[in-house]
Amino acid sequence: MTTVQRRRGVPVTGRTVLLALPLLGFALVGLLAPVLAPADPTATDLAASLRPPSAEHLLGTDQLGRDQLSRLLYGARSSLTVAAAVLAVSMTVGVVVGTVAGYLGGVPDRVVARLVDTAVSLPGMLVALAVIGVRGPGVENLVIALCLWAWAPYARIARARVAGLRGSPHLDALRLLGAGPARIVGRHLLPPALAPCLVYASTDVGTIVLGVATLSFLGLGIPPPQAEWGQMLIEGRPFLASAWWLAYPPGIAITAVVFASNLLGERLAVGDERPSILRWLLPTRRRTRPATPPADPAAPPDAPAAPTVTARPTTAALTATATVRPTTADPDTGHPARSALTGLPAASTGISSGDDSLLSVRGLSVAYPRDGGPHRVVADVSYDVRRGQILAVVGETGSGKTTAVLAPFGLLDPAATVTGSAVLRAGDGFRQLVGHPPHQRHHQGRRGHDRRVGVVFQDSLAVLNPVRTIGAHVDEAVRNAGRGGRRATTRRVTEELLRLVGLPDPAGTARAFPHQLSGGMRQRVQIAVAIAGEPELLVADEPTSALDVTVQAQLLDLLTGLRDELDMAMILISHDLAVVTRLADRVAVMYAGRIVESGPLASIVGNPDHPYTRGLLDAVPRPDAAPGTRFRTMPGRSGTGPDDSGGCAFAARCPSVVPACAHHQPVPVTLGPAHRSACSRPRDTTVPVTGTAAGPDGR
Ligand SMILES: Nc1ncnc2c1ncn2[C@@H]1O[C@H](COP(=O)(O)OP(=O)(O)OP(=O)(O)O)[C@@H](O)[C@H]1O
Repeated sequence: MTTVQRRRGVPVTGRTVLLALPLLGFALVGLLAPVLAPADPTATDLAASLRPPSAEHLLGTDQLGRDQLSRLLYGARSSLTVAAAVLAVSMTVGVVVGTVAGYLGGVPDRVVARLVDTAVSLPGMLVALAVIGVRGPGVENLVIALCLWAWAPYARIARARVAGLRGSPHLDALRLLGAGPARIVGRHLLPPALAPCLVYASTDVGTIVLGVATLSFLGLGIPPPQAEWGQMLIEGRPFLASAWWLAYPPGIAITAVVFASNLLGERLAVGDERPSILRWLLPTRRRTRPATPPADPAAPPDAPAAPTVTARPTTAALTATATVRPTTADPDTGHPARSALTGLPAASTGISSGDDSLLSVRGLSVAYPRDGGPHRVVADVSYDVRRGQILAVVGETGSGKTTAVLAPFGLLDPAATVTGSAVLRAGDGFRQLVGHPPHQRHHQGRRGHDRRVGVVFQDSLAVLNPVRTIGAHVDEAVRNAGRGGRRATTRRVTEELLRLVGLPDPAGTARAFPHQLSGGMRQRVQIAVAIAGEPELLVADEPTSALDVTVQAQLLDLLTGLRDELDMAMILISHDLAVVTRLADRVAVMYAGRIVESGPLASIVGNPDHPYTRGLLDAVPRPDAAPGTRFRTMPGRSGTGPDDSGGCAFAARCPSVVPACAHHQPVPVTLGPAHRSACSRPRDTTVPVTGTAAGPDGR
């Protein structure tokens, strides 16, 4: 497995630098005009009127005897000043408005979208003419007039970028880590929103310079006698035939800047060099890379660079650097935990104060709007997770595993309607997680469960911010967990966490960027981030699905080890029963949005009741099977939703189907200690083997 991959995107090539040179030259000339100009651009000398280019006046003089070269250089300064002011104001306003609207969604987003549409649809030059017509010419009014339409594209770009990120696992993970909206917007959404805006700005420079020249050409821009290219053009127009040096140089300068700006913008957009630009512009980004890329602890043993997993330090080592988290006080309020809770008495939660349930979910349903009405994708799901226990939620793709597990934590699309109850033990009391309005649900990560829950998602590349180092991610989690201090102290805890999850060379890994690590290493980083707050519950959503079996096994061992060392409970979402049997204590099997069977691992694997569970188990390839043995597959397609059938959703695929299955939703029955199954068939019948035997190629 590779440990270091190539950086994505096109590197800053010589061609890009070449394309940037004219614009840099324009900026430099504008800045240095007072030094470079041979004469005062406004000083008139009628005796030297309309002199052609000569050694004394390299670009000749105009009808008032003013040095044309000086006026050209000062013209660049005027255009640069206005362009810089317009870009600064419009980009700041546009990016902030677009980012906030994209993050908030709902009404603010719709209002901003309409404003942007209106601003973009108005002809910019007419707006500028109207503003200057009312307020009069002048640099200040010119800037205002241009900003009035220039902000809108930035807002549109930023809004689209942020709207795409709004529901991303990366933000979900941040919310769970306790990052507030201001931090999420400022630190995690503005930079990615700014990147495409910077690319757009490189094209916008040309548009603004052209706009300034056009307005000055019309006598509405920078007032004379200040030098400006558009004004030089209009002044030189009557002399086009007799004094070519008056109109051509400013005309060529305007064309060159517009052309260069368009070319550079095209290049940046196509080459996608946005991350590089951001790395140069944002001082918080560390560009240092580890001298030697960290080796992959999860690579197969025969890989040349594969080190063995480092010995795990004990939790004592971790907690030695950590601030002790109060278990009886609410971190937000400082009040005793119970007083900060919703006041639920223990009896009403389904958790008796004597038992060790950490999370108790009852009658949970989730619906999304579809065809004008709510469409349930999870129905009436109930499960418990006890301290130190690993609950595996299994089922085919689309069965509702992720939805049923993430719903209590407010990690679903805001369009989801969640009903039922999910009670999390918080200190000595309990906290109801369901029932918050959608806008609060998004901030539940901070207030709802106080960092007692960590989450590991399947797609580590989507979770980790590509322009931040691994160390920055873990540092932030450490600080959010209240375990940070001075920079060096925070980094020490970060490195300890990286070591705890089996990453060798923690200091080097902390300096690496996500794309420099292998998939297995990135999952370890996610686990480090998730356990930074010493959560009591870790939710792992298909944490090993994208990894090869060797790496998968190592990560599963890591999770089991962490559960033992940190005494965490865990919910493991997986479609792979082979994975589940490695580490689960209890299993809940989901089909079409419902739990069809649940119980201790030994009962589910040794004595499955539901034909669907039986089918899943039969489909697991056995390592001890003789070569050429055909394994079984389940016929038919996975169920679509809990309400799409009047009776049992599995009936159409079930080998034990009875007439009642078509009309009655099966009621769960208890079969043994904590073993329940929802199947309508008479229990005196044995479940026939589900499905058909298939060869390794599936036939
Ligand atoms: N934002 C959404 N809008 C509408 N429907 C959704 C949304 N998210 C999920 N669903 C639907 O909810 C159902 C359950 O999805 P979920 O992701 O929970 O299944 P899963 O068992 O975890 O599948 P997988 O293993 O593929 O992740 C699916 O039918 C899915 O299409």
